[in-house]
Amino acid sequence: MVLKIEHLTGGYAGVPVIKDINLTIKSGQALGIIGLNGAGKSTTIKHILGLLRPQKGKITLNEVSLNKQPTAFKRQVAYIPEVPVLYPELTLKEHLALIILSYQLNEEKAWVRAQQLLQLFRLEDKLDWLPVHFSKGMKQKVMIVAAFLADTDLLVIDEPFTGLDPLAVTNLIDLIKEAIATGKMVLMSTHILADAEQVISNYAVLNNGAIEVIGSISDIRLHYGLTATDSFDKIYRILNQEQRHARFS
Ligand SMILES: Nc1ncnc2c1ncn2[C@@H]1O[C@H](COP(=O)(O)OP(=O)(O)OP(=O)(O)O)[C@@H](O)[C@H]1O
Repeated sequence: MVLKIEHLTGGYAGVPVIKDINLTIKSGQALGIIGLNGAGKSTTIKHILGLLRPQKGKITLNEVSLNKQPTAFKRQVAYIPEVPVLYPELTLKEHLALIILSYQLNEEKAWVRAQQLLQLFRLEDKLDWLPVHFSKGMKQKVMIVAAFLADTDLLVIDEPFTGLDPLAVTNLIDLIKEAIATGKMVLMSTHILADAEQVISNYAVLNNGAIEVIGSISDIRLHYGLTATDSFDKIYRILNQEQRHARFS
């Protein structure tokens, strides 16, 4: 299994936002995308999900091209968005049934898995609830349950930790660890590095739409000259200084 992004340049309505992005994620690997607000993390994710059309470059998953075989590509990708997207008229059970149908899962096995996931996130007695009855965190948990139920080769997660209670964060981290251990690929955008560090060891730092550095936590610490006592978060201050310097020079 492999996700390859090659020379991806893209953005919105002809305005380039991300420039010449190259990255590869192999089976059992997780990559974090980090960077300041507006760096291009969500835009990169939207391209990988096929929601935006690239101006240049290509994206393939297990050699299936997003451009040439979008349906086959998308069937191998599950997405946990930053803001939950639910159908107001569908119950939790109907949302899960939709996942089972659209990802062509074995129904019997999928409902067993759904029960496990629902119990983990304390949603097992809410199958008949409509989204209007869910709190913000509960909606997020529904998106997590749906994504892990889909059991795809690639899991794309956009800023997952905000709004979840600490128990749910731990459960999500455990599920991501389990996915990686079973050979899945994970791409996660996040600002909460302390949580991300528990599960992700490789990062791409986006700055102004381009990858500034990609590698292990120690590669990145070295790149930004962090000392042993500096927290990983310090790179945000350095990126901010770089941008200020670029603006005023
Ligand atoms: N729908 C849109 N139309 C036009 N420009 C957009 C749109 N969405 C985002 N942008 C621009 O694209 C750039 C990158 O935005 P993006 O949302 O990818 O950043 P991000 O790294 O995900 O930021 P954040 O950490 O705030 O979520 C920004 O300059 C933003 O203004």
